Amino acid sequence: MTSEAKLSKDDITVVFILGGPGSGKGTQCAKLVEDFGFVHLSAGDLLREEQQRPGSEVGEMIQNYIKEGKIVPMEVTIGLLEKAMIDNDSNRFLIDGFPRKVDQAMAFEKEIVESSLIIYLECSEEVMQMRLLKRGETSGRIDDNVETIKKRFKTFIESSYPVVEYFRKFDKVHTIPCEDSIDEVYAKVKPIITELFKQKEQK
Ligand SMILES: Nc1ncnc2c1ncn2[C@@H]1O[C@H](COP(=O)(O)OP(=O)(O)O)[C@@H](O)[C@H]1O
Ligand SMILES: O=c1ccn([C@@H]2O[C@H](COP(=O)(O)OP(=O)(O)O)[C@@H](O)[C@H]2O)c(=O)[nH]1
Ligand SMILES: [Mg+2]
Repeated sequence: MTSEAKLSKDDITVVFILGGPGSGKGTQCAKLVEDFGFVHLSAGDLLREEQQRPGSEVGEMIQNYIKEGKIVPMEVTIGLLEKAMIDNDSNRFLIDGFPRKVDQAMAFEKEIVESSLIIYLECSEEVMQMRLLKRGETSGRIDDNVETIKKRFKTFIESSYPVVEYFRKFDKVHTIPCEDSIDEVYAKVKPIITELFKQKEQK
């Protein structure tokens, strides 16, 4: 027997935006926020905020995981996401860069709410690396360097891409090639979300 998720996906729309590091998740989310009024929760941003919060008991641990391109234990990330969802009091959430492992996907959907769909931004490592190194010139991020980028790619292939395959079984994944310009990519992303809300309105 499976226990029910706490919230219903009829009441709360959660869209997961997945893709390798540098595929453009944050960039596409910013555009979706403008058009659809989502609250955008980047798991990476939430972890970086927690890492910098004075007095955080997990700050140093988060920093070590990020520097090594490894996945922070899910209790921490799910806790931060859940708090952000409660604090923001919306019924539309874009969750960017999470889940990063299949067990995280299962835990989130069981404990919080089932996702409505997944957008997977598909990108070659070559393009992602180029974007990340460029971003690294100004981001100040401890993980936008060649050495950590290699580790992030490995983690993505071994642990995070299987999340996309997991959701494919439920027919929930929309795969979008994302090597074109930001606007060209968005022209493919936007209709998917328009259709999602159209279907929800008809319910
Ligand atoms: N379609 C695109 N074409 C060129 N550059 C892009 C595109 N999408 C994003 N970028 C740039 O690539 C970098 C990584 O994008 P970002 O949205 O931060 O990716 P992610 O959140 O997946 O790591 C940023 O500097 C961003 O401005
Ligand atoms: O659910 C998450 C999201 C991020 N991270 C960590 O935070 C880093 C940066 O994630 P972010 O999504 O910000 O990077 P991006 O994919 O956008 O480059 C990752 O490499 C992981 O170390 C994590 O452990 N769990
Ligand atoms: Mg990002």
